[in-house]
Order: sequence, then structure tokens, then C-alpha cells
Amino acid sequence: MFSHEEIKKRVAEYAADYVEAGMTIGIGTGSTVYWLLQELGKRVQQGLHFKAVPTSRQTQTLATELGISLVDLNNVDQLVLTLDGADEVAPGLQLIKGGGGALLQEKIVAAASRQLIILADESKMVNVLGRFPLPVEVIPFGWKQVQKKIIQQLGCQLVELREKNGETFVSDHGHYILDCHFSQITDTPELNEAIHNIPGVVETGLFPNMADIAVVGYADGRITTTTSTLP
Ligand SMILES: O=C(CO)[C@H](O)[C@H](O)COP(=O)(O)O
Repeated sequence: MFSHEEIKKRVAEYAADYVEAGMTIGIGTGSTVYWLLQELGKRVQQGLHFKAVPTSRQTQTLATELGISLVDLNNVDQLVLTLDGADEVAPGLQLIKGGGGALLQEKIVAAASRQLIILADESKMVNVLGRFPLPVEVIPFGWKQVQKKIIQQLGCQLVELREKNGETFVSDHGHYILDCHFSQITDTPELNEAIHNIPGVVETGLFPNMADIAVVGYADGRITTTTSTLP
């Protein structure tokens, strides 16, 4: 049986095969993407040439250290694909992302990509989204108003301001994150839109109908690929 960390590494090594010479791709954020960057760094040393748009400062720093060529999204028309992790993957490849706080840039990069390929271990697969608290990125000014509206208007049980090392977590773009404990999220596009309608919300960690492929690793060594059923 493979450990949690070994599964992530194996999924990342498998998914690295999607990256071909000459491509311009998006690269996500997180501990699974860490292994992807390590593998892509090795392939760059072996002569693979590609360019990447990072989805966070963390990814930007590590990719640079590993010799991966980075490009500004403003100098790219469209990305061939983006490889990223997720916190939850439900049927139809509906996603919750943002556990690492990079959801805004991740969503911009995903939306600029022809394909979004998600790397996950089996623990991320759920029947219904919502066990993982939904991250919502907000403007710091008046954030408590957004918190109140998510509870009162959208029926969320608990909305917590994210902290890190005892301090308020601040995203790469200077925003706060509200972690929203909805018990079950059954209509991803509708909830995404309803949250977006609250003034002060910058982005949500719901990725409705955005993922095309999920590469999923299991403790017994299997790696499966699931394709979205959407056209
Ligand atoms: O959305 C993300 C960061 O904002 C990550 O993709 C998500 O949190 C999964 O991370 P990990 O691979 O560490 O479990």
C-alpha cells in the first residue's frame, strides 16, 4: 500500500506526461503540485522545453528554482492546459479549491486554459461537495458584512476568517479568505453565482464545470483518469 505522500507523487509523475514540448501551460498550487514541479523540473533538465504560468507566488518561486521557464499570462492568448490539485472532487468533476489560498489566481489561469486537469488522491473524491469548507476570497474592507450575508442569505452554518500562525491569512493578492461550512453543496453553479452577488466577494473556491480530466491515485497503486461528461 502507498502512503498519502507517495500517492500524490505517483499521480504527479503520471500527469506530467500531459506536458509536451513547446506547450504553454498553467501550473497550480499545493502539495500535489509540489511533486509535479519536481517531476517537470527533472524533465526540463533532460531537455523538455515548455513555458508555464504559475498560479501563486509559492509555485512561481519553486518553478524558478527548478529551472522551469515562466511567462506572464498577459503575454499568452490561451494556455493549452493547466495541471492543478483540488480539495474536493465530486461527480461531474465539480471542485472545491483554495485550501492553499490561491483560488483567485488558480481560477483565472484555469479559465484561460483549453483543458483543466486535476491531480487528486482518493481522499479528495466525494459524492457531494461540502465536507471541506468552501474558501471565499474577500476584500478586507467590511469582510464581516460578507460573513453575515453568507450565513443569513445562503444558509451557511459557520463562516470562519482564515488564520495562519495566529494571524489573519492574507492571499497573494492582498485579500482575506472566509472558510464557509456548508453541509452539502448540490448546485455548484448556482451557489457560485449567489456568493459572487455579495458585494466584497472577489472569488469563490467553487470551480463549476471547469475541470476536464481528473487523474486520481489510490493507496493500492491504481491511477485512474476520469473525464468530465460535459461536451
Ligand atoms: O486549491 C489549492 C490551493 O489553493 C490546491 O490545489 C488544493 O488545496 C489541493 O492542495 P493539495 O494538493 O496540497 O492537497
